[in-house]
Amino acid sequence: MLALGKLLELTLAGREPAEKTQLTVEGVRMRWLSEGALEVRPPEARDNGLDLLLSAGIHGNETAPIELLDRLLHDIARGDLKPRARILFLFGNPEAIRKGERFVEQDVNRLFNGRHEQSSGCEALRACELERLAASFFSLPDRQRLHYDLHTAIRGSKIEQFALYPWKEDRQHSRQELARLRAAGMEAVLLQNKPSIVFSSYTYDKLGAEAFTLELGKARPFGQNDGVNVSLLEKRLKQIIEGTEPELTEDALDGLQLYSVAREIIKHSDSFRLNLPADIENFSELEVGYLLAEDIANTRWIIEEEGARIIFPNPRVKNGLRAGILVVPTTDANLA
Ligand SMILES: O=C(O)CCC(=O)N[C@@H](CCC(=O)O)C(=O)O
Ligand SMILES: [Zn+2]
Repeated sequence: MLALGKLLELTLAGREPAEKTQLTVEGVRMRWLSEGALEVRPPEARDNGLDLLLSAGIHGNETAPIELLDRLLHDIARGDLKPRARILFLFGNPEAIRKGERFVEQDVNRLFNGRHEQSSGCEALRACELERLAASFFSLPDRQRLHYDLHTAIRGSKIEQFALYPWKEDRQHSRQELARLRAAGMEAVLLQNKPSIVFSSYTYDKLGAEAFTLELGKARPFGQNDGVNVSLLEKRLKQIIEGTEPELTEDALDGLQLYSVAREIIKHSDSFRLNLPADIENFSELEVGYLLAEDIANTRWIIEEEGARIIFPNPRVKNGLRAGILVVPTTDANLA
């Protein structure tokens, strides 16, 4: 296997490769760009016009997606997977991956869309670099742009695998992309309804990519991911990479649950209290009238929405950040 196929090993060791560019026997060019960043380019005659950004390890302890990208890269470097798409592989937060922690100083996934400019430290620098790498990758005209930012969650979930679909004014969510997600094993999609500061929102909003955060199960250390079943996603990604995706049929959206955001719970102060059991699962339903959270100045978050469910509850986030999302099922999504 070509040495550049071992991007994860290089990243874990904090090493630069001796050779920055390598060619597989099929003429696929692999180019190391920076720590945890590798571009794969098919021979021109085989290029099908898709630019695919695959990122994982934006949170350093979310290892199942990192292992998935590592397998895809090995297959490409061995010549077992023959790309027709141009691909950018990114391991988001190398320092946090080495430490096995969600982040070192601050959550890198709260520093996009310019937020890093108001901050400092290793994660702010990395968010800036990730924006630059993504912008440069998606700078070629007349190509399809697709970004999957792969994650696992802190807690278990009543819906194991789901996607978050960013929002931009006057841009409709794509039925075709939802069908693709369904085929990749996603059981639900949360349609966002306002701008955000996460990586997929940046590539969706600023770079015109179809972009998603994918949640694939519960976060565990390297080598302990048997409980995270990514087989459908892995199969689909291989088809996307090789340009062999089967046509999506009329019923392709059947069974996909759509949710919209009712409210984001923002932690304003150290007095913030979240009234949920520590082991509550994502997508747990909350009854109307339930006192979900309290904060300074008698702020009270009381459930008003029928069928509301909570995802990503986390009272330990920094003040000013999202401490959970209240979502509701939706049937009237405006899809293109
Ligand atoms: O389990 C949790 O609480 C967080 C899991 C996670 O890292 N989710 C992403 C979602 C990004 C998005 O909103 O698209 C995150 O919180 O950064
Ligand atoms: Zn994550």
